[in-house]
Amino acid sequence: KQFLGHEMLRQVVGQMLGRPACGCWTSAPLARFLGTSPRQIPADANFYSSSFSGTDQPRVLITGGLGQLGVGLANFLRKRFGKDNVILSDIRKPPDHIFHGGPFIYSDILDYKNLREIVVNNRITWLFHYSALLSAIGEANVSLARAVNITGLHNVLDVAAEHNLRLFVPSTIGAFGPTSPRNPTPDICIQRPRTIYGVSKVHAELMGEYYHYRYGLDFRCLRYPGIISADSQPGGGTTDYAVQIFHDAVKNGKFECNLKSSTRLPMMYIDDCLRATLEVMEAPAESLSMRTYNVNAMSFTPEDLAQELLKHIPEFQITYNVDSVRQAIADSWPMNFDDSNARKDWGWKHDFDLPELVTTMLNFHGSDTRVAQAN
Ligand SMILES: NC(=O)c1ccc[n+]([C@@H]2O[C@H](COP(=O)([O-])OP(=O)(O)OC[C@H]3O[C@@H](n4cnc5c(N)ncnc54)[C@H](O)[C@@H]3O)[C@@H](O)[C@H]2O)c1
Ligand SMILES: C[C@@H](O)[C@H](N)C(=O)O
Repeated sequence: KQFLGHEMLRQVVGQMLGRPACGCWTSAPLARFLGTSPRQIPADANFYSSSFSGTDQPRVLITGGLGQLGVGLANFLRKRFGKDNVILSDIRKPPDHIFHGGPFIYSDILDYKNLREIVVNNRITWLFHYSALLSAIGEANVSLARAVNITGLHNVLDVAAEHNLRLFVPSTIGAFGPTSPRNPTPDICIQRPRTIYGVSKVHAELMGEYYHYRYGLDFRCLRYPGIISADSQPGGGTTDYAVQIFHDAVKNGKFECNLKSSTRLPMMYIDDCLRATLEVMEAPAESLSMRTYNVNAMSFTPEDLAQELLKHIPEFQITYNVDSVRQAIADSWPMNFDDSNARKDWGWKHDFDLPELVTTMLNFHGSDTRVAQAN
């Protein structure tokens, strides 16, 4: 309802001022015209305070920040830009340690006005748009995935264009489909994904690039592989098994995998993912020959991962109970990613291959388990 109101307002104002109804405003007068909420500071005050703050640090907002990747990104960026310059947001209630770890704010990306208010009131200059429904959960709830992943993206694009933000939107290996080359998958090739998640990510890539060329939006996008993290849970994706396996291996010495043993997918350790994200955001604009890049690290099957785990946990056992929905998705995705453009343009280089990944994950879970046992 609120979004429809916002849409109508954009169309009316667009007609009044002879601008496109898409809502991609870049002019100060229009921003001022729209900044009528009593809770908003005026656009001019925003201009003065950010221009004369004496600091070049970005002011960062992360949407969907309580998922698998957002808290890690906030911690990473806070080390670089200062705790108070990085605001986490989500529609969920944060646990105590996250709430007290730095600024947190409620933000539903489907509420355009609220999003704009946050950007204006906090003088945001960089936005990392992490809200999404991932591949498997998206198939279970297509209409919500369509709203969050597509309508939400439209709101974020408009706010970013209106307020001249640098915008990062993650895409995924899931933006490719069964007709894409799979081994390896280059940046530019056929993209015909068969999930709502993949379709929404291709849409995000194309809309971001369109806003860049049409309105000058500083849009930057990486296609992440499946991301593996130790201290956060995955949110309903096809690559989730590669996170869960570590928890179960350390806790129970066994794991039931929902993909076939031979399913090869590109994967990346979270530290590499977060570093790639910051590096592409900091890359000089002139070094970017594209606005959407593949980034790669390693590629393995459940069997490869189990073999590596066996080197550390000799009693480890893996069994297979295939989930047909996830398996069909995985079978349509890249097996290997070609990220030569990222390596050439802005110097991307991963640190973690499979052996380092397994050692690092087991070290984390091992110490975690020991702490739990001691308590
Ligand atoms: N984790 C991966 O392996 C991976 C790989 C490729 C790309 N990505 C992308 O990275 C981003 C972050 O991934 P993640 O794994 O942290 O996802 P996640 O599913 O763990 O978290 C997504 C967050 O979005 C929030 N959200 C849902 N609806 C919202 C709304 N209306 N308004 C605001 N927030 C809302 C959820 O509460 C959740 O905390 C996503 O865009 C995802 O597509 C992730
Ligand atoms: C690959 C990625 O986009 C996510 N982990 C998923 O499986 O849906």
